[in-house]
Amino acid sequence: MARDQFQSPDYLNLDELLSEEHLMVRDAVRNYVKQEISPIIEDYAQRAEFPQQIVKQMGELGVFGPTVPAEYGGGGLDYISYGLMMQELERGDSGVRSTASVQGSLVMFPIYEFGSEEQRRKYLPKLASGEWLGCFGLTEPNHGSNPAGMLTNIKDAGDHVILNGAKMWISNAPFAQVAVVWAKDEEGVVRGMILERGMEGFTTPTTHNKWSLRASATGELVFDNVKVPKENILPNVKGMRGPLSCLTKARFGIAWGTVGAAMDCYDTALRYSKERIQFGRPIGGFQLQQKKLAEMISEITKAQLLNWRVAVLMNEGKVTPAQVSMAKRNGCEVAHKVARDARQMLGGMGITGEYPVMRHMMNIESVITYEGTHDIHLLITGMDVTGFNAFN
Ligand SMILES: Cc1cc2nc3c(=O)[nH]c(=O)nc-3n(C[C@H](O)[C@H](O)[C@H](O)COP(=O)(O)OP(=O)(O)OC[C@H]3O[C@@H](n4cnc5c(N)ncnc54)[C@H](O)[C@@H]3O)c2cc1C
Repeated sequence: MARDQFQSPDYLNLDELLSEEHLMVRDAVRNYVKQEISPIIEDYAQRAEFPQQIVKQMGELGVFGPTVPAEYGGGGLDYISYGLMMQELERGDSGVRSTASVQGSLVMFPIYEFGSEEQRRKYLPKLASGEWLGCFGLTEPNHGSNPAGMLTNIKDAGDHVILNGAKMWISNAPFAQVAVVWAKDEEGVVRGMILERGMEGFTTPTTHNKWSLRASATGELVFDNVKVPKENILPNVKGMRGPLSCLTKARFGIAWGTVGAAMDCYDTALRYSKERIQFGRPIGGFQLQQKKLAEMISEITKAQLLNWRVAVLMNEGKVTPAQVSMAKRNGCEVAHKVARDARQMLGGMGITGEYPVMRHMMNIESVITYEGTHDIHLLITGMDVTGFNAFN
């Protein structure tokens, strides 16, 4: 891939809304992406390989669980910092941001929020440092958009429970040491539990042949009479509130991340439009190309503002899951459109790995699907404004 020349678009001087600390955090992750991710990521994506070395690097950088208190190894930062980190990571690659989102929002958050003090102390510092990688098992082969229908179940067996079932499409699964898994008990109540690699009957086969998120490892979680000690069950949550509150945190990160991917596509297309000559002049001088660029920067700017506002509400503890759904859906929509237009602006070069655009474009197909599909988030907004449930 050509040298990373990224220059961040900030059309409305939104940096003025950020504190010194926010800017420091943002720039540290931006520099990390330039130095460690951009030079390698295209190659890993082409080979459909997960760059395992980034787990330790990201732990050292502090992007795992940045909002978790420092005494558990987290960063103790606010949600604007968290959002900026996700924006910069996904500017590099959606798979890299996914690794961080899963670790922070879907594994560390539930252990911190719903775990016992022993569970917090045992798992959080190792997850924060990147010594351990985690994954989050909610989706099943026959229950994606409707996870409450899950079949994975536990049966009481004295000092432990017996876990049976299977999860599908699980990010980080093939390399994870730890899995936060959601299953129904004998009363049909959803419970969260922490599994460790090596437990008998627990396997994590890899999912192959993806055309999207190729630098992120995806797999299944298969449970065949796994004995899970009761001390591994998250004691402080019952029901779908557990997994759904994790998803709100992760979706917030996706809202910011997707805008990062859009920013990279826009920046690449803008530079290309000034350098590429056709009919004796830069293609950026043609109205059709300007229309694309003008629409891209308008949408990116609106999305940056929306994300910032949602982060402020999150810091104040006032955000609703439906507001986060709107931001997730909007970020995906913007990135989807910007990536496609940018790809066209690059002509034939747009389909190669010389530029990051096609990789982003393909990645967004996963991002627009996971953590609630585009349709599902639209239905959440629809239900929020009308009061009518159109899901079933
Ligand atoms: C690369 C990748 C990584 C992932 N990582 C994880 C992970 O780490 N952990 C995890 O638990 N899951 C993960 N997922 C799973 C992801 O969250 C699901 O794929 C997603 O929720 C959709 O479920 P599904 O694929 O079963 O699609 P389905 O639910 O079968 O949906 C199929 C289509 O039907 C539509 N649809 C469904 N219900 C309705 C309705 N009521 N009204 C209108 N339309 C509807 C959907 O919008 C979609 O277009 C990942 C997925 C991918 C692709």
